[in-house]
Amino acid sequence: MTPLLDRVKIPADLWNLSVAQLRELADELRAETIDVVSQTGGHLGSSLAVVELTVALHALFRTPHDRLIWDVGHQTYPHKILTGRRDRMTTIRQDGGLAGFTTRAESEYDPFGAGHSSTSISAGLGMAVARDIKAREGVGHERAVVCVIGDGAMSAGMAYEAINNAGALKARMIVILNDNEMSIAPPTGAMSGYLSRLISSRKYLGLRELGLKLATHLPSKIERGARRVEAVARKAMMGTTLFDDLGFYYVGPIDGHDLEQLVPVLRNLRDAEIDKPILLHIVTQKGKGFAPAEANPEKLHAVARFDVATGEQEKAAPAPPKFQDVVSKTLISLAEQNSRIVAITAAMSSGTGLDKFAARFPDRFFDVGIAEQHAVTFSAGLAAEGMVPFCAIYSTFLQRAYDQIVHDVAIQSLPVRFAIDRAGPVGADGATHAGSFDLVYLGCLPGMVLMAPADEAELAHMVRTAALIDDRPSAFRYPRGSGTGVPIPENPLELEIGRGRVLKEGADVAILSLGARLKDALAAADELQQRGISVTVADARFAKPLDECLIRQLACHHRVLVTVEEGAAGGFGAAVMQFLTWTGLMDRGLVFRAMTLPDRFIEHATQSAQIAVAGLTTQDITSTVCACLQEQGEPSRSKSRAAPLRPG
Ligand SMILES: Cc1ncc(C[n+]2csc(CCOP(=O)(O)OP(=O)(O)O)c2C)c(N)n1
Ligand SMILES: CC(=O)[C@@H](O)[C@H](O)COP(=O)(O)O
Ligand SMILES: [Mg+2]
Repeated sequence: MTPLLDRVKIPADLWNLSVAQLRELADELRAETIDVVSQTGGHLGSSLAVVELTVALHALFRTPHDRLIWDVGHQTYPHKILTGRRDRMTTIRQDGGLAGFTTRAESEYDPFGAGHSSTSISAGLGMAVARDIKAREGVGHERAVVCVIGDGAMSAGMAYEAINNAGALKARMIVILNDNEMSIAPPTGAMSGYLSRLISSRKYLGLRELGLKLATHLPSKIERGARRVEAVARKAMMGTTLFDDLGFYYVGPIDGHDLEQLVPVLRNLRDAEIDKPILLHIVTQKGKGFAPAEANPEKLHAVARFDVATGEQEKAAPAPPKFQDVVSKTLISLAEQNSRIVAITAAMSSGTGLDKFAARFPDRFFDVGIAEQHAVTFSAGLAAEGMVPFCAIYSTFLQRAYDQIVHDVAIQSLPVRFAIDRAGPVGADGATHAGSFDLVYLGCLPGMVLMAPADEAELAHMVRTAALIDDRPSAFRYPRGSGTGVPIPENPLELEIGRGRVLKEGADVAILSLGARLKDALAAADELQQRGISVTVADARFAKPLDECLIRQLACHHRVLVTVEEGAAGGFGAAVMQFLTWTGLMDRGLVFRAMTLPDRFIEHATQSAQIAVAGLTTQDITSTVCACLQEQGEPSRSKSRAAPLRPG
């Protein structure tokens, strides 16, 4: 039963509710959130932590006129329910449904899209400054800007760059630090320790204390001198905080689940004429109100569908090991033999499988927090001193560290090994999390060794190969999910750098695959064979350096050459084309096609649906080949007898 929630169609329906009614509404909203996520899966724990905050913010601020910016956006299920999207919540993260994060295209109540962390304060500051510029010009509207950022997201440099700027600009904005003392995993780092000490060293402020403190900032009620007295008294009583020192007005910590506190405090902050940015520190609990999520916040950060009564998540069908687990297993076994091997993650220890490495080698594992830029340069420093760093970062998050890869790693030719997880489409997390660009942004870097395994056995070989590359940077990129079920070698091979392999020989057409689409290339070859078309299938293994010898043979002995990769245009296929054009191989009647991700962002859906949207299925490869042959004339006639190709 959700009698109050049923009356809320838009946030304005909350404006006249009493605190007691808001309390009831929060209870209904929490139950609804649990119910929805039990049917859809998704980011549960973070959403449950902000139920009361969401209610309070929508009760007090005039969204969408006032700007409410959620960091990451993974905690916005309650926000979506209150902002006109309740009836579509069961479509969340599915094909054609609501997104799992905030997106501008989805709702005017999402003024800034997210997915990656620690952007909210910068975006909010931009909006606050835009407001003020327009006001000086006599256009635009007075509006509040409120950013909600988690304690995990506060480990990223970008948050401090924004605080640095906002403090100096004395921007009028409210930053709410939603501190649930959890990132996905327990947070790491000195800043996290600082926030914990801030909470434990200051008892929660009582209402009266808060009221007094805030009242001093309402100019109609106080005198300048009194303000100064308050500031001095506050410092003497509580000590100043880092945020105060950086030009913010710090308030807190307060209990973020207590609407009796949240509502008056937020009202005061909304109305106070404080000539500097405000930081409200609230303490919440990840998974609040759902016992299994409270008990295991890491496991229930993001969930599959689950049973509301028990919290038991839907079991995935039995499947081969996940790619990330192959990486960690191989790395552990290599690290047993090489004490220089160390592993680095940026807040994704379980996602990258490195939690297992951490359990085995706690002193050789570093979770640096959400700090991808630092993770890369930290790895570079380790490499400079002869360590063997494996820096495991999702493809999409590594984008943030591009200059560090170029300037700190590649130019110095330092042997950092990048384990690039979640390469290619990732499914429900959608466009913000797709690993689309790494082949492009790494493939253009001089000296880089760039590998992509076709399956989990190949991945194991590549982990070992990377460990042995000690004179330059290397990377291997692998998809989200399970392998193909091939046996994983106990003793992985050292691959010859820049050498591909041929899996099937034919005479008419060559398909050169990079990465996990190899199985589709082989299936397409079978289909084409049945139509009388003879197909060679090769696995490039390396996007850089290219196997020029293999490409030359494929080009010389086939009428059509098609490359396939799960990456944006400009990556592997483009490098092959560059080689073909500069060597003149393209001028001899060869028909060449590079099959890549399309030039558009692919929305959330299942991974296989995204591959279909991208046009990278078996069927797509088959029809691309047929279209190429058609262009050449009679499909079944061979250009020449195939010369034997180099064996794999
Ligand atoms: C740049 C970047 N790195 C990593 C992630 C993965 N990630 C998503 S949520 C999250 C934890 C965020 O913790 P916090 O900000 O405290 O939010 P909470 O989940 O506790 O609400 C991480 C590491 C990300 N979204 N963006
Ligand atoms: C919000 C966020 O960025 C992460 O929680 C992400 O959803 C994790 O993705 P994986 O499930 O692929 O680890
Ligand atoms: Mg947190």
